[in-house]
Amino acid sequence: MLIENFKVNSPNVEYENDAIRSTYSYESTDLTHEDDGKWTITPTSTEYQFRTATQLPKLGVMLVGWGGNNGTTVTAGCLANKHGITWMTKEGLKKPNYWGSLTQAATCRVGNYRGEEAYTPFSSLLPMVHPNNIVWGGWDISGLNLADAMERAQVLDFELQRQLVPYMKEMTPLPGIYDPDFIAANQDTRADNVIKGSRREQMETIRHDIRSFKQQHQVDRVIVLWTANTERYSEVAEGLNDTTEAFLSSIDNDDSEVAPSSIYAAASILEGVPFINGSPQNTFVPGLIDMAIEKGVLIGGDDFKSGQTKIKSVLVDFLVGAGLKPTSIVSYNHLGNNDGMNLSAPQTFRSKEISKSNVVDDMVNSNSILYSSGEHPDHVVVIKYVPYVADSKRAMDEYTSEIFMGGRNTIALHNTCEDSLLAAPIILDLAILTELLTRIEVKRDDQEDLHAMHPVAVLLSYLTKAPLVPDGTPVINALARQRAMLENVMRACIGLPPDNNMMLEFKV
Ligand SMILES: NC(=O)c1ccc[n+]([C@@H]2O[C@H](COP(=O)([O-])OP(=O)(O)OC[C@H]3O[C@@H](n4cnc5c(N)ncnc54)[C@H](O)[C@@H]3O)[C@@H](O)[C@H]2O)c1
Ligand SMILES: O=P([O-])([O-])O[C@@H]1[C@@H](O)[C@H](O)[C@@H](O)[C@H](O)[C@@H]1O
Repeated sequence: MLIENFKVNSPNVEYENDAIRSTYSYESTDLTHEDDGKWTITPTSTEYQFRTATQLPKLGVMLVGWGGNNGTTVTAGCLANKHGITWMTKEGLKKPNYWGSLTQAATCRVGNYRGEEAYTPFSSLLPMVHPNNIVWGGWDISGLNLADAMERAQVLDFELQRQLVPYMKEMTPLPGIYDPDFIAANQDTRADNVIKGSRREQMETIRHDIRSFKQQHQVDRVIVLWTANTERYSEVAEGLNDTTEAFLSSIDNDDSEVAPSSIYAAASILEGVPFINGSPQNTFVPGLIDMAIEKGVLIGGDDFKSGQTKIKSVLVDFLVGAGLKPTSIVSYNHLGNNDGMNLSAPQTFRSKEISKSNVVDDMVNSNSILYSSGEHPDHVVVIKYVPYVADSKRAMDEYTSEIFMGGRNTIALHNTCEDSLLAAPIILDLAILTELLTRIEVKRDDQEDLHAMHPVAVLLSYLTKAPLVPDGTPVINALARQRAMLENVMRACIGLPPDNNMMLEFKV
């Protein structure tokens, strides 16, 4: 059964006019290692206070790469849902939906009612912005209006596109920051809508654009999200970008090693606007992370986790968790969209190869019975550009594992990922959850005042291939753990414990 409206009945939860307050006992463990090699595990309980402001803002989302396949698809999808646009296909009438979005189409268990399992929509856990109400905007180095860009993307059925043209033809991306040194040379023909000037002038232009967008659309909050092309990695060096001062000095010196994505991010942070990186490049150089922390501005990333990697973060977790030993993982895919064309350059492919390869590290490191120190599966990532398949990416994977008594198991997968139809809901969730996180304050029982969570938004990990985490925080890639982390923090905000799956009431 689905429960959509509920209140939590607990002395630890208080519903105020403009906020929900909760007191939460965080159960964990403390490990001690004695000289004689013995370990002691001590259960701990720490009290936290949460406060979630419940007043929803009018939210504006500015996409970098708005005219791309993902940008046009997420905009079109929200317009179709908002205006109830249906369309006829050979399989019959299609209706708009938000499937693939955790916040809009997923549920979580809240208990059992008279023997029936009860679930609630993710979006019912805490007040969050509805995607129909998001105001979209952004930048693109291609000046095509959103209707023409949607046609160029070749993602959505024509009957749907035709009805969306009136809503999208007046939407025109703002000029973007173009630096051919950071993306594939084949993108040059697209770059007809660019901001001229130095890096400092470009950053100030982006800052002005954010302020103008906010004013023009009368939005209360803005989030900037990168869904532009994958850049090559930036060099990280002392005096270049290792501190906030060095990074800002490099911008003032117009240093060629400062990437466009880092300039957009810096402009957003300086405007107090969260910046989310949907691509794999190292936008967040150390100096930029420090700046976000100093200013308390939320940042998150990297690289949407949409298809092949999402499956990998489930399958390897299952295998290792079942005591089976993956020894060879080969992930091949081909795609024919502009992202694929951009990734055909070695330097941009390398950024993607890194984010797609590191995703199994935490699962392998979780089981030293199977893997000795430093041992890991062979892991190969291949991406090929095949124009004919367009956005309908084909992923082919082979997982070979060692099993009982010298046996071998091989799993072969073919996965037609439809890149943008899987990425668009992830963009929605990143924007909606980012906005929600900015309304949550927390304090531990030994702290004086409520404060925002750490600006590096680890809670967005479920949505990214290479989760950006604060120094010292373990990187978790196992999808189930990432989802549980997000769900359980949201449950704590309304005083609900994690769903422990014990179901003792049916065993005793
Ligand atoms: N399933 C997915 O689609 C998926 C999953 C993970 C990551 N990504 C990443 O998302 C990004 C977008 O994917 P896509 O399929 O929409 O690609 P796309 O090429 O269709 O769109 C990217 C857009 O960004 C624009 N652009 C490039 N550099 C820019 C800049 N500096 N400023 C402003 N605009 C710029 C391009 O003109 C283009 O319109 C890529 O980096 C891709 O690797 C996509
Ligand atoms: O998320 P995922 O499906 O593992 O990874 C995808 C890659 O396989 C694909 O080549 C690329 O075009 C997408 O941007 C995305 O990164």
